[in-house]
Amino acid sequence: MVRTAVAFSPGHISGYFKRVEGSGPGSTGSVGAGVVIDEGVRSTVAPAAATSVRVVWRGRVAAGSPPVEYALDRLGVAARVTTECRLPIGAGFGLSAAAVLATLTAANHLFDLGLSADDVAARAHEAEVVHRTGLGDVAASQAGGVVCRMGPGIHAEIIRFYPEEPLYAVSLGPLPTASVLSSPEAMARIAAAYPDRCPGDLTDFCLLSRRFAQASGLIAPGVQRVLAACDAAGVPASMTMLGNGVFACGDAADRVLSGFGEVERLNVARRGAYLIEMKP
Ligand SMILES: Nc1ncnc2c1ncn2[C@@H]1O[C@H](COP(=O)(O)OP(=O)(O)O)[C@@H](O)[C@H]1O
Ligand SMILES: CC(C)(COP(=O)(O)O)[C@@H](O)C(=O)O
Repeated sequence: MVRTAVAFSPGHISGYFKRVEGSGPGSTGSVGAGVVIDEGVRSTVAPAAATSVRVVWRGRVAAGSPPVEYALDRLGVAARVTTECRLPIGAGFGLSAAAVLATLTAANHLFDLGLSADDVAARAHEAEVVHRTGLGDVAASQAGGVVCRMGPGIHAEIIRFYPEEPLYAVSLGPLPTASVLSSPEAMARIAAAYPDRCPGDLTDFCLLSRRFAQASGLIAPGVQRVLAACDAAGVPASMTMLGNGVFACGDAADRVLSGFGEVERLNVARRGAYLIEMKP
């Protein structure tokens, strides 16, 4: 039987953020607030002569993941990787970061690399920044909670709190993160819209995120229609950064969002990436 390691990393919905430019990938990232969610990516890793990644989403299989391949290459290992997730990819659920974190967590055990959790996160963060697939998702998904990141990178001061209430989300489709992060105009509007404080609770997080989304100019018409329905029902809601989707909180959120697609009920994660099992 081939030796395999399986690990999981939670995803992360970013509500508001601002890019912070450092001297290299380690000190480059974002400040902002988001929610680490109990849904994410499960990665199964086995040794191989050359690296290959299979991405499985609800039974459909795609090949390749540049940030995951990059992170393994930098470690000097080659592996056959299968990532599996239920949430849609590219829709603002931080799944690129979760895929890299889960894969490196599994690879660390599989190849006895002796990396600390910080080493794993630092390498995952570098892969994200280099590929423009995320800025703050790895820092967030190192642990659980509603997070407020006060600096860039994985060693920044991060405030976390753990509400019991769920968050609801609906996805209207992908929005490639790299396309937004590569646009100087979008980054300038985002910086100007940034609310310079941390949320006090989940409702406050939704309200601050909404103010940011509106001022950032990132909201597409489809997302705006969902937000208008949430407004009419008094449901605090905003856009999943960076995806064509909406998250909302409160008891009526599920009902309002169900008019626009399949509603995801997401709990606030209690922990970050972890090893599930080693076989044999
Ligand atoms: N589940 C996954 N498994 C492997 N790679 C992934 C996964 N999700 C995202 N990625 C990688 O990240 C890219 C998309 O990045 P991004 O738009 O930031 O997605 P997200 O918003 O889900 O984090 C994909 O093209 C792929 O290379
Ligand atoms: C918003 C984003 C830059 C991207 O998030 P995603 O599209 O989920 O990869 C995130 O990493 C952040 O810094 O807050």
